[in-house]
Amino acid sequence: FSQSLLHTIFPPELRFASLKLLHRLLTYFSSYCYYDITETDGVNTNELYNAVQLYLSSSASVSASRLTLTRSPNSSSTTYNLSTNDRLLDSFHGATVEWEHVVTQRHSPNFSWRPLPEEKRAFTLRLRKNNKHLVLNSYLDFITDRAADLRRRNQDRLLYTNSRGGSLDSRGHPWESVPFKHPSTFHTLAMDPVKKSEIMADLLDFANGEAFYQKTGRAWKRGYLLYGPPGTGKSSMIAAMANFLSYDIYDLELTEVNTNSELRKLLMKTSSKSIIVIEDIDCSINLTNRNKKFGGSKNNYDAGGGDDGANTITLSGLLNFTDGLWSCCGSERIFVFTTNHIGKLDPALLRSGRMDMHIHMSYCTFPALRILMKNYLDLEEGDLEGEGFEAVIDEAEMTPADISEVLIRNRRNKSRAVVELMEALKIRAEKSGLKKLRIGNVEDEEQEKRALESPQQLQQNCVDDDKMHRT
Ligand SMILES: Nc1ncnc2c1ncn2[C@@H]1O[C@H](COP(=O)(O)OP(=O)(O)OP(=O)(O)O)[C@@H](O)[C@H]1O
Repeated sequence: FSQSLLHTIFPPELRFASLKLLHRLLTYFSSYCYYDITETDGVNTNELYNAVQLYLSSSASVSASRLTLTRSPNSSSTTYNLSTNDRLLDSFHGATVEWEHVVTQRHSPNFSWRPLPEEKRAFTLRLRKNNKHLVLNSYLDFITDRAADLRRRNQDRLLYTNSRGGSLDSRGHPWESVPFKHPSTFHTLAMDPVKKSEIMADLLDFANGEAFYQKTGRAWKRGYLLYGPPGTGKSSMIAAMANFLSYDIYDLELTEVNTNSELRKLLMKTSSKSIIVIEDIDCSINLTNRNKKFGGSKNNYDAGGGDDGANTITLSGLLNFTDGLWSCCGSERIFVFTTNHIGKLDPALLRSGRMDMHIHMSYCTFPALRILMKNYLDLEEGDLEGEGFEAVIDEAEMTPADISEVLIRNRRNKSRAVVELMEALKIRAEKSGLKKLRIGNVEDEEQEKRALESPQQLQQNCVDDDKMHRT
């Protein structure tokens, strides 16, 4: 009787309406607001859902007590996911927010042309109402950026090279790519630790410097010139840079590029967060044997190949590529040029502002040798004391590549490696000592010859020298 009375007084419609009202009142007076981010918007996948999932799965932000761990095939990293209906707290700009992973079974029949998943998934974000405007938009932007960054880091990076003769691939792309898996890092790179830290700091400043470049009105790019003898680690340095910043590499083969406009097109097809490399720039095109064109505009140089007309890349084209208007299409790009002979490069390429940092990759020094010994033989700093390496290493002028060869050969026998390396260093030191002595002797002989010449002859020589100098 009371039930039917209740039904009469409070019909289901009225009950539903009052419940709704109650819920609204509670929400109105509650100090929190809630946002649901569903996996799909009915048809399409919701990118924000994926971004939140990736963001919450990054180990740094995880503080939940229960997580689902997954690892995909061929992957070396574990992914942490929030378990079903579990929550975790995160903070942003001093405000604390709570995430809940809500999974419910789908009961409605699946009439869609595309089969829908069995479960409905969503993330619910709970935050204080007074933080709503402070946090919401910038927090979601932050999550999207962070997820993009994580996605890039988890993905294989790519090594691109320009196709032969400027041909395009099936997608109309002028670059061909392969996964980039070079193991060189700043940790394994043998060079002066102070110089190494300077380069790493410079790279980090660049990568985190968007606001700075924006503020100063500069294009967000940076140029490095690596120079030094073969085998001193220029390519290893480029790989270490790419691994450090998680950037892709575009290895530009200049000899395959025919015109400046082709060069520009290649540049336009590079992505941001990448390193564009031109190795052995002095061998790629003849930049020194140039003729001035167009009546002396200092940028208009025919850079090599001008005589036979086969290669029409000019120095100005190359400079435009690195610091002209075209270089600014896209952002966050690093240009690296390498050369074994810095003296052969045109001063225009070396002028300040063109290449922001000149990095000398030198013959192996004692601090660099310590790193190689640690990497190859697990020998610590103290193990090398008293062996006499410090006294010969600079004189020997041996490259890290040569030293690595000796160490690899003897890596199973540490003491033999040390003895053999010492012998090799001594032989090289002796040779380079003799070479220097010979050069010194030739110079002395010339001086002696000059001293024996008559005053008239000397005067004539000076005139000749002067003429030659003027020419
Ligand atoms: N500074 C270094 N630190 C660690 N390993 C090095 C270094 N330099 C050379 N090596 C070793 O020698 C090999 C050759 O070095 P790399 O190709 O980087 O030299 P490079 O200066 O680029 O030579 P090239 O001018 O001939 O291209 C590398 O695979 C690496 O194992």
